[in-house]
Amino acid sequence: MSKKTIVFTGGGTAGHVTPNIAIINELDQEKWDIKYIGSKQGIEKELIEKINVPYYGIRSGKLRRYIDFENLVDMFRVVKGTHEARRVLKKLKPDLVFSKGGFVSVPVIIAAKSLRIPIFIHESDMTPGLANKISQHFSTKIFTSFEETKQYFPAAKTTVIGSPIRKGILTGSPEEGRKFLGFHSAKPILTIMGGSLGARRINEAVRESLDNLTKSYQIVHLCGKNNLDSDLEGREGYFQFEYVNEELADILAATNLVITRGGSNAIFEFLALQIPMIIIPLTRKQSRGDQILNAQSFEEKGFALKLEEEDLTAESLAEALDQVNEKRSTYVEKMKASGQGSALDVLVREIDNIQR
Ligand SMILES: CC(=O)N[C@H]1[C@@H](OP(=O)(O)OP(=O)(O)OC[C@H]2O[C@@H](n3ccc(=O)[nH]c3=O)[C@H](O)[C@@H]2O)O[C@H](CO)[C@@H](O)[C@@H]1O
Repeated sequence: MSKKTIVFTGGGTAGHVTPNIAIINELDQEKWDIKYIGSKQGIEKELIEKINVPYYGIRSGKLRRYIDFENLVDMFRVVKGTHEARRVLKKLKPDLVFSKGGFVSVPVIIAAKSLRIPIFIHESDMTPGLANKISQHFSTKIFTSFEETKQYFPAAKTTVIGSPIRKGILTGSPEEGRKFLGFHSAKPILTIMGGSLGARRINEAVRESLDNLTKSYQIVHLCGKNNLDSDLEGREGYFQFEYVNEELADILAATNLVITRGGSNAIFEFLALQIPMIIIPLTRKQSRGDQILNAQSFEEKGFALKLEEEDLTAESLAEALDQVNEKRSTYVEKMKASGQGSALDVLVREIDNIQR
């Protein structure tokens, strides 16, 4: 049997890449030739090259909602990127293009459509990002993480499946996690994840409260690139990293509580691991507000407590931690009952069934 070819795309932040990696790891390599198209220097390049999938870099512009000179330059880059993507796709002749969204995916989708290649897209957030808003018109099938997202896409080709979580993240060992961190089991572990790029305001609030927080917790702080604080190196009960890869599963297995941004992948991972969470979403000033809606949805379902960044102080953070700790078992029960977990298998099945 000859192999089929699949091209993945998506990038800009890790949130548009880690679900693709989850799927890639589950596909049967005997059946599929796997390739990736991303931007020339986005985070996706590093993450995909690490797993040894052939990577093709194209030009990609930021998609802005307003018109200005930069926007025109970006439009030019999207057109250029589309030409580049078309050239790669013509050579690879894939049976399917799978997109996780992000700016770079738009030229790839347009090029794939022009070559009549079937396209699947997955939307992780409650409301679609601009890339997927555009891509929906060209796609064959659309999958979503949130039930609430269905309404934004054509019903006939949309299926709610949840979030395709990397299997490896679910099988960490708490002992290994503690060993790696040099932490013990007598005090709970609080992990802080500021999204794949870090979160300055959360980093500040945590560091301001460190004396207080380390009284009750051992702290793992995933603070994002260039955000390490050298003054805090070697501090007892506090461990900071820019970004962790393989070790994350063990760290999360050892974690009792998280403080997180409202990025969809991260919060669905914590849900699957049933770790109670405080979500501090990106504000409307810094984003389109998607994380606020993600956080609201999780709070309504009883999976998380939402704390708005505008209300974030050392005191409100301590209060939020107390509240979640007090109702810990209720959060865990709700998460247990949510029945998340099959999205990855659904996607692998749908991909395997594609016919050209
Ligand atoms: C700033 C921005 O645009 N954020 C968006 C981006 O988030 P962002 O890329 O920050 O993403 P997510 O929280 O969705 O995903 C982050 C991923 O990186 C992993 N991770 C993180 C830190 C670390 O040290 N190691 C590690 O492996 C997490 O486990 C997770 O799988 O995409 C998400 C999904 O569309 C959106 O919901 C977010 O609004």
